[in-house]
Amino acid sequence: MSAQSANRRLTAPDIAARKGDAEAAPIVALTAYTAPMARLVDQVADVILVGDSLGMVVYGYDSTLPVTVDMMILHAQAVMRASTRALVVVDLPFAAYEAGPVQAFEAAARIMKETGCGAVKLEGGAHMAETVRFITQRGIPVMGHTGLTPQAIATLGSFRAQGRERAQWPQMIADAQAIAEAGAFSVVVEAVAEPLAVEITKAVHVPVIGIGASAQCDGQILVLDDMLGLTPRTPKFVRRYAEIGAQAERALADYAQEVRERRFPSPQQTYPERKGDQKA
Ligand SMILES: Nc1nc(=O)c2c([nH]1)NC[C@@H]1CN(c3ccc(C(=O)N[C@@H](CCC(=O)O)C(=O)O)cc3)CN21
Ligand SMILES: CC(C)C(=O)C(=O)O
Ligand SMILES: [Mg+2]
Repeated sequence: MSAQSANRRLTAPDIAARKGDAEAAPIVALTAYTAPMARLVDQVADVILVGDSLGMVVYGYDSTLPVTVDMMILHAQAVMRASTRALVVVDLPFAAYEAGPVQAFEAAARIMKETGCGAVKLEGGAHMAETVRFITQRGIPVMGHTGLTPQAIATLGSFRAQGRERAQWPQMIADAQAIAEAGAFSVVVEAVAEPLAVEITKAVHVPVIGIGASAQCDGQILVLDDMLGLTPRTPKFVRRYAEIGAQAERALADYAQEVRERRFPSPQQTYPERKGDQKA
């Protein structure tokens, strides 16, 4: 069992307390966007992230930029209805918070009030520290996200690993530290050189959750659809724990063939006529 008391959902402070506890196992985090997936993830994870990656994974956009607060709220409501144990964290989508602390508070507060989620996540380093401080001081737990920040795709040019050169490390360590010192209860570090991830994990006083980072981080997160083998192409850092997409393909081919050969439905899947003088 995890360090979770009966009948209580994990909270942001519960997750923060996992830093520096040598006994504590690494934090298990996964994304979920829908009720059926949240029901599954809630049985194993400490943290469920309703990630803005849903724009790419569920809606087929080629970046996360078109995702709106309204979309995040609908998916977060479904995830909250289908989970009872894990802390649910909801991504603030692109352009919902970058204009300043007040804009960020308004978006984050609306998400918390309309979904009941336990925290929000936002992307960015030192330049977002003031925003993190403003909204945490007003009662909204914030998870940071540094390293590769997909909402910066238009300025980055492509999704690729960050901090492969040691000269970049001091700034990247300072970015994660600034977010933690501003009050974030945890920081996601995405797609960075492994030894940099180790340095960030040592330097930051709250749990560092890695994705394409290091096994030495305080926890790991993956996009659920990637690790289940539901997405056609996955980043280098994904381990596919199942090939559900391939299984679904076989099931669909079987169904199509059986329909065409009139082998589906069979008597088990049809209603016989009621015989005799039974009441209707
Ligand atoms: N399904 C899914 N899974 C994710 O993990 C994910 C998303 N979508 N959407 C938003 C971002 C994009 N992500 C990515 C995508 C690719 C790499 C990657 O490994 N890129 C290659 C090089 C690619 C290039 O140079 O064009 C690399 O070696 O870094 C990393 C993170 C992670 N995030
Ligand atoms: C991959 C995780 C960290 C994320 O931000 C997302 O799914 O949107
Ligand atoms: Mg995201």
